[in-house]
Formats: sequence, C-alpha cells, structure tokens
Amino acid sequence: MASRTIAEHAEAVRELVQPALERAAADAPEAIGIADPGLAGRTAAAPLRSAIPLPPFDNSQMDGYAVRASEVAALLATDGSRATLPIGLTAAAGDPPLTLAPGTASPVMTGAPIPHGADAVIPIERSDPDRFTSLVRPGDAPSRAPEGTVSFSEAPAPGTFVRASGSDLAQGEILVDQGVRLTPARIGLLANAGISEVPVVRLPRVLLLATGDEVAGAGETPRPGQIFDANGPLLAAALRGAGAEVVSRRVADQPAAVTALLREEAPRFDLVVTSGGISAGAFEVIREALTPAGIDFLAVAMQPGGPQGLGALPGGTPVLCFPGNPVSSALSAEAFLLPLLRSFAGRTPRRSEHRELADAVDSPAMKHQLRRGNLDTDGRVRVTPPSSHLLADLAAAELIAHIPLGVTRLEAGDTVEIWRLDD
Ligand SMILES: Nc1nc2c(c(=O)[nH]1)N[C@H]1C(S)=C(S)[C@@H](COP(=O)(O)OP(=O)(O)OC[C@H]3O[C@@H](n4cnc5c(N)ncnc54)[C@H](O)[C@@H]3O)O[C@H]1N2
Ligand code: MOO
Repeated sequence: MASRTIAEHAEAVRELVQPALERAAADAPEAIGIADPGLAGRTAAAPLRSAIPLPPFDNSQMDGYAVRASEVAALLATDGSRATLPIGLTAAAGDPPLTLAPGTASPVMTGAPIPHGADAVIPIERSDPDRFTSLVRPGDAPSRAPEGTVSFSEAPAPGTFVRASGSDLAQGEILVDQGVRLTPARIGLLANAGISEVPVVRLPRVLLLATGDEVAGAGETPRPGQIFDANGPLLAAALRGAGAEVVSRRVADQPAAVTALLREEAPRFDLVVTSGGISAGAFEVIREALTPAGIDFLAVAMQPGGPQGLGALPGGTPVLCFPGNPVSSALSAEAFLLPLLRSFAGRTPRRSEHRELADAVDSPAMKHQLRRGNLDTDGRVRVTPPSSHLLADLAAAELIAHIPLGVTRLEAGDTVEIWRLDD
C-alpha cells in the first residue's frame, strides 16, 4: 500500500471533493426567510444592496428636545446664561415627522424622526427642567396644546445627537456580498434594510454511511458483542457543523447491500462518506464493495486515521471512506474534509498555534501523530494516550497536537503545533 503524508492526502481529497462543492454552489439558490433561524451560517448566493438608506430618515439619538441650533445660540448670545424656548409638539418613535415651529423646542424621543426645521437634539438631562413637562403629540385631542417653556445653558453644534439618514449605509450600497457567510449581525443588517427573503447557496448534501454488524443504532438493544453507533452521530454533527446537509444510513456488512444502497442513493448527493470496513480484516465491507468500482484504498502516514479510501462512484459522486475507530473517523474528517466544507461555508480555518508541551511525547517515526489534549494552567499542551478508541478523551479535548512525520519524541518544553477545536 502506498503511504501518503497528511498534506498529500488532503490535496487528493480536495481535488476530488472541491468540484462537487462548486457544482452545488452553481445550482439554483434557495430562498430563506429573514426571520428563519436556519438562515444563520448560510452563504449569500448574490450581492444584496440596500433599497433604502440606513437609517432611512434623520432621527434622534437621545430623549430630549429637538431645536434649531442657531436659535439656541442666538438666545444665549443675548441672555448669556439661558436660552428659554416655548415647548412645541412632541415627536415619539414611530410617529411621522412633524415640523418644528420657529422659536420652539420639541420633545423628541430616541428613534423618533427629527422634526422638519430642527437640526440638533439637547438631551433631557441637559435641559431645565430635566424632565418632560408637556408631551402633546400631533394626533392628540385638538383642544390640547403644548404648554410651558424649557431652558438650555449651552448651544449644541448643528447635527448633535442627530442620527443622519444614510449614516450607517447609503442607499444602493452592498449590505452583504455574494459568497459571504450570514452571521447574526449581517442577518440583522439585511432585516434592517427590509429584505424579507435571502437567496443562499444550497448546502452540500452528504450521504453518511456507518457500517459494521457490530454496530447497533440508537434505541436498539445491542446483542452480545455489539456496541452503539458512535461514528454516525459524530460525523453527522461534524459535517453539519461545518455547513453540510447530512443524511445518515447504517448498512449491514454485506458488500451487495452497500453497492445497492449507493447505486440507489448516491446520485442525489454531492458526496458520500463512509465509516469502517476498510482495513485489513476479513470482513471489510466497504473495501469489498467499492474496490471493484475503482475506489482507491490506501494508507496515510497518520495515526489515528491511517487507512483511508477515496474515489468517484460509478455515478460520479465522490466518496471518502474513513476508518471505523471513532477517533480515527473524527480526525479523518478533521484533517481532510471539514476544512473544505468550512471554507465552502465561508468559515475561517481552525486556528493553528505553536505551544510548549507539558510532558514528553513519543510518536511512531513513520507517521504524523494527531494527539488529543488540553492546555494546562500555564498554557502548555498536555496530551492524552494515542489509542483511537479513546472517544471520551477526544470529547474532553480542546486541541489536537500534531507530531510531524519523522519525529519520534518531543521533550517537555518542546514546541508542538496545535489545532484549536473551538467550535
Ligand atoms: N491487521 C491490521 N488490523 C488493523 C489495522 C491494520 O493496519 N492491520 N489498522 C487498524 C486501524 S489503524 C484502524 S483505524 C482500524 C480501521 O478499521 P476499519 O476501518 O476497517 O474499521 P472497522 O474494522 O469496521 O472498525 C474498527 C473499530 O471501530 C469500531 N467501529 C466501527 N464503526 C463504528 C461506529 N459506527 N461506531 C462506533 N465504533 C465503531 C469497530 O467496532 C472497531 O472496534 O483497523 C485496525 N486494524
Ligand atoms: O489509524 Mo487507526 O485510525 O490508528 O486507529
């Protein structure tokens, strides 16, 4: 069996899978409602521009009085310490804009349209009295008229506490560009501009096949010798988390059953991922079913995750075959597939850092070793044992430490590359 480096196999997987992802991106976009939580994390399929300026109209940044700055300045120039103005009609948020009568100050609430004629807002706490004494809105009974006066001791500069129309985004500007991932803030921005449906790139569709007669599904009663399926749910979660739509199937250890299932179902998917049944045993269902179809089974110089398979199925759908040990399956996805899906979904790659090891680590000379671990309180890397059935250790890990090919031992204090498993 030929043995490849992680980088070489990652490149082979990229060459196989990337064209399928690109075909998915070229498909007709899906429209998702702006308030649908499923919009989060999707990718915009077209540039979206704002039909309106944001904010759409000049509005107040404070609860206070809308004034003409020049009138307040002129009164202060005369009196020296106080500018006193009759109180005008009140502008509340949601009201249509009113007109500020000359020589008056209008109570205005945060978010309310700045009255025509006003050009500044004086916050209520800088007004005398520092509470509203007369609040009459244009729609109130005709018999009611605003009463009393309000005084100010400072003249605001024009524009003070006015949120100008278009100051967030001008009309016609791009809200979200094509290919951009829809974060909560971007969804909020689109909503603010009145977009009700967003065209998004359809998700890559992955058929996930967990094999193994020893594997019982959730809710089943395992027979003696059986274990519960960990890889199906683990890989489904990993692929979904990286931005794929996943359909999971379990199949008996019969090559004919695998072949029939794939012939029937694979053409509807962008990618097939299998777990288990690919190594040197006597009953390697995936290897037996797919070798005649030209799928390549090989060894990557990597532990865990050494045995791998890849190729295109007869209908053209690419298939990746991961080894059955749960940690091997998880790290195969982590090393080869998730980076492609994350990048397709507009996500940043896993953060890679270099950190000191807390303890010495041994590693086979001819393999990259991917050890799971955590940072200790001094920020040094502490790894767990290497066996690929230790799923509880992976579940508790915050990082993967990469001990490169050719390195047999790293001492405490040596630097090691880590990938952070933040999300
Ligand atoms: N003689 C050799 N034996 C093995 C070799 C080898 O080179 N020579 N490689 C070992 C390595 S490394 C790995 S990894 C495994 C890979 O084997 P398979 O991909 O064929 O996987 P299985 O044999 O089907 O299963 C391995 C292991 O994982 C458990 N498993 C499988 N599916 C699931 C699942 N869905 N959920 C939970 N656990 C699962 C399965 O019961 C086995 O214990 O081969 C080594 N052997
Ligand atoms: O490669 Mo296996 O994945 O070491 O356990």
